[in-house]
Amino acid sequence: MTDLEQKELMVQLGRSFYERGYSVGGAGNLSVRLDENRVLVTPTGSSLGRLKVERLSVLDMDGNVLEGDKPSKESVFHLEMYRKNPKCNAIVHLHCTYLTALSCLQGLDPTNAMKAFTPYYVMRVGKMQVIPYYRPGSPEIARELSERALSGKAFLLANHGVVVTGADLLDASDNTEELEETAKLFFTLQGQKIRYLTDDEVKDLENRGK
Ligand SMILES: O=C(CO)COP(=O)(O)O
Repeated sequence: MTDLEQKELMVQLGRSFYERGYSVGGAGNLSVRLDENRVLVTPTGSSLGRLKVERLSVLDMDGNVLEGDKPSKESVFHLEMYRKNPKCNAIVHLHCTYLTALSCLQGLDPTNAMKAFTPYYVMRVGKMQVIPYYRPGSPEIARELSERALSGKAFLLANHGVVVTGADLLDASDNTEELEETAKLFFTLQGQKIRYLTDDEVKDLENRGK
């Protein structure tokens, strides 16, 4: 894809997230690797519903701004994950309702915040590690994500939101939507007895991929 096509896709996905209530106000940020030296990121404070192609930020891998507005304050962790994992080509960070509600619960398993009860959760994401709470934009989030960047695709930031990676922007978006839907089901099922997938059922799905 050309830079312009990536920018147009980012604007379109941001608007779609916003219109469907996945993001509100100025929360959330998106990024995609343009090539080995450059990353496209949403500007800080921008509503995902009103992104503009010409204002999107282009950064080099050291965080220098090459084009556009001041980048997201979370661009530090985005860059860190791209540096660490060559297979990560896009990142979605949202404060979407159900995953953020989950991130506020006490006693989450830090190795996997949601035990699998649907196959697509396993096929698309597998597991969701929990990053302890740090102030949004803090370097500690980047450090914690960097340590785990090779060991998962989705990370729940305690009391904050979710970070989801993908092979490209569409893949990262689909992974995020699947996760948010799974969290919605999790809360819908509260008070009911959930049949979780067995270890064998999870292994079978992991071996097949999506
Ligand atoms: O979601 C956000 C912080 O976690 C929004 O920050 P930015 O507006 O700087 O991207």
